[in-house]
Amino acid sequence: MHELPSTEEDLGFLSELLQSKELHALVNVHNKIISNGASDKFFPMLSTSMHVMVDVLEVLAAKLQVSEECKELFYLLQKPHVQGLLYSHDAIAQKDYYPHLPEIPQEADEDEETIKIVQLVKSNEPLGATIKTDEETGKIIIARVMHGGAADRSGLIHVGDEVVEVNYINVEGKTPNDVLSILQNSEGTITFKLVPADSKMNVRESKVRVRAHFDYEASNDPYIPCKEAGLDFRKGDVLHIVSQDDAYWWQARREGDRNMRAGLIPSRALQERRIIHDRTQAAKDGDDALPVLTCSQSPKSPRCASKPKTKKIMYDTAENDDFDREQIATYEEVAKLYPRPGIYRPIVLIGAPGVGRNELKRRLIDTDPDKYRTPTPFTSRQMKPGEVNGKEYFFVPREKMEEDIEASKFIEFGEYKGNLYGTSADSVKAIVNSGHVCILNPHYQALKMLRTPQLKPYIIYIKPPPLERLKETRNAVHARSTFDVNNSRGFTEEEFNDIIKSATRIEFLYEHFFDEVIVNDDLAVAFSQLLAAVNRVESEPLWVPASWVQ
Ligand SMILES: Nc1ncnc2c1ncn2[C@@H]1O[C@H](COP(=O)(O)OP(=O)(O)OP(=O)(O)O)[C@@H](O)[C@H]1O
Repeated sequence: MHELPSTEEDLGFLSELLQSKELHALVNVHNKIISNGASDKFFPMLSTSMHVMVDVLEVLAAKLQVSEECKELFYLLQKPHVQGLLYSHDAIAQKDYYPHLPEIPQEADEDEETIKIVQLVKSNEPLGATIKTDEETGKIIIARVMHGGAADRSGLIHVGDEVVEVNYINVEGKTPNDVLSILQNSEGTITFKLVPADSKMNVRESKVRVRAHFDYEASNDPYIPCKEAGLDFRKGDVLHIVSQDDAYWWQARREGDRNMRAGLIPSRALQERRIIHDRTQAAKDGDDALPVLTCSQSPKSPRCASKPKTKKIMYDTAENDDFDREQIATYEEVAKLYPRPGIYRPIVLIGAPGVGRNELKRRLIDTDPDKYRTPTPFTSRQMKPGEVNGKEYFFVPREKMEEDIEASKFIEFGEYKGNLYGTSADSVKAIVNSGHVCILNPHYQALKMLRTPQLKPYIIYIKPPPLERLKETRNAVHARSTFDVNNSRGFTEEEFNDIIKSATRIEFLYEHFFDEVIVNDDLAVAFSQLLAAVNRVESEPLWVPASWVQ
């Protein structure tokens, strides 16, 4: 008796096959033919109709001028479906529909080393396998089989197989480079003689998708074992990781890429090591890769030393609170989040103070104030005459606000003229739960509190255009600097510079959190991009951190 398939994958395939409609239909057809044959009701007159057809075609070819009918029959008999019909007729007449199984070897010597001969036709496509010298035995073995490549698709070459011959040339004692040149010099069919690995690594294709947080170019990587096998990608690309068997080199495909062959990419562990190495090196060389803002450059407190009316945001009092400064962004596991009717993801506009987040938010809310809402901030200051609690602000005692800040109930908070101001996480949740689209433009350090599986925000980074364009566009419309509402006036040179510096810093620290980047150059263009993004979030499945979907 044959051994049953041992792997879960084989069993799964077999069970699926046995239950498939197609197989059942085939068995029915088979049974019908057998039972009809048994009743002798239908039987074929001959089993060589193909031969007869060829004979008829020969006769007709000589008589095409005789009549139109001859001509028509001549063409009809050459039609593929007519020939297919006759071919099937003959196959059935010859009872050629039983599967041909190979003979079971009676006396296979169990100790005898199994050798497999694999023939592959050489094409422009690479073989999709790498070889190496086994450290212990010195033999040439298959080191890696790229998922979806020619070797993988053949199903005959596996990791660990020992290469004995290539095109009948014994490779014993040869180096991988020698073998490579044999392969390069061969044409047509390539024949491998292989000793199969003891345990075939039947790796099931993984379903992991990651978003890359760095650019990768295999041709510039001195450490990749095989440059041709590398997969290039850009920051932000979503990659399908098909194998993580190797600690240093994963196999991946770019999501949505039609090319079925996977490529090598550095594993998370390897990439983290490289980044740490680069940073240590940069620190040794005295480079300061991280743009650090001094007090006067700091956004939100540009006039902290000289002016008394300072709007001081607490976050900036401790810049080393940047929670992910030490985090090394390599790959983030992602999954698709499908839009849920009536529950909208909050839209978070992040950017340098003054870049135009308020302007964009205001324009968006104006398009449909019933749909788009922004949370009412809290303050510890006294209510002024004419103000309504819950309209401009929620007015709460200072102690209560301090308590809530301590309990991390605020996504952002700050102090201005001795009073506290802040936005609570609960007010964001309340907007989401009431079926509205929550629009936020918090300080960038609030991302820490906002980017949670509960809120699932869509983060749009509002990027300033290059300095010259920034000045040109803002000056053209006499844009007002809103750093300090009481002293609203045109942007100063220093403030324009601060926007660019602050943007560089935000990008350095938080880029891996951005779902989208909109350059606020021409306001109308930036706004139409924002509208398109908001519509996309409502209607399309989008990639989010995998933990948000589980
Ligand atoms: N693309 C643009 N072209 C010209 N002016 C712009 C553009 N975008 C914004 N502005 C103007 O720039 C000024 C600052 O914008 P806005 O108040 O929206 O910035 P902000 O990022 O919200 O800053 P803050 O956090 O200080 O409030 C406003 O007067 C706004 O109208």
